[in-house]
Amino acid sequence: MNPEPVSSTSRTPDPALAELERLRGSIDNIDAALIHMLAERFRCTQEVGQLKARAYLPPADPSRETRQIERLRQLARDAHLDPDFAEKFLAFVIHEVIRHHEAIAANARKASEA
Ligand SMILES: C=C(O[C@@H]1C=C(C(=O)O)C=C[C@H]1O)C(=O)O
Repeated sequence: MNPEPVSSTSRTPDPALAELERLRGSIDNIDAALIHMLAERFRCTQEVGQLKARAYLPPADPSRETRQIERLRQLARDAHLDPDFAEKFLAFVIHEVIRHHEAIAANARKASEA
């Protein structure tokens, strides 16, 4: 048998539910901003990918990544955000960008062979 739930909305005071709704509204706005910022970042990185393919530059640039990680870790510390989380997030995004750059380069090679 399932135990009694620790809390249920029928016992939760209205002001707490109203505050939860207000905070969730802010979270939804922030999530929307994050998605728009990420889309803008990927638009830029797609252009970088095209430029690199045209100029025969490699998809990844580890020295640039090292500088970005240090910069982001400092920004995170200043903002009281866990720098390890900031680094993991950046690594996750950059990994995807490099995958796109590799695909762009492969397509460019195929097109030049055709
Ligand atoms: C966008 C670039 O390509 C790659 C992706 C990066 C990124 O997403 O910030 C950074 C370095 C590169 O590994 C770049 O070289 O600037």
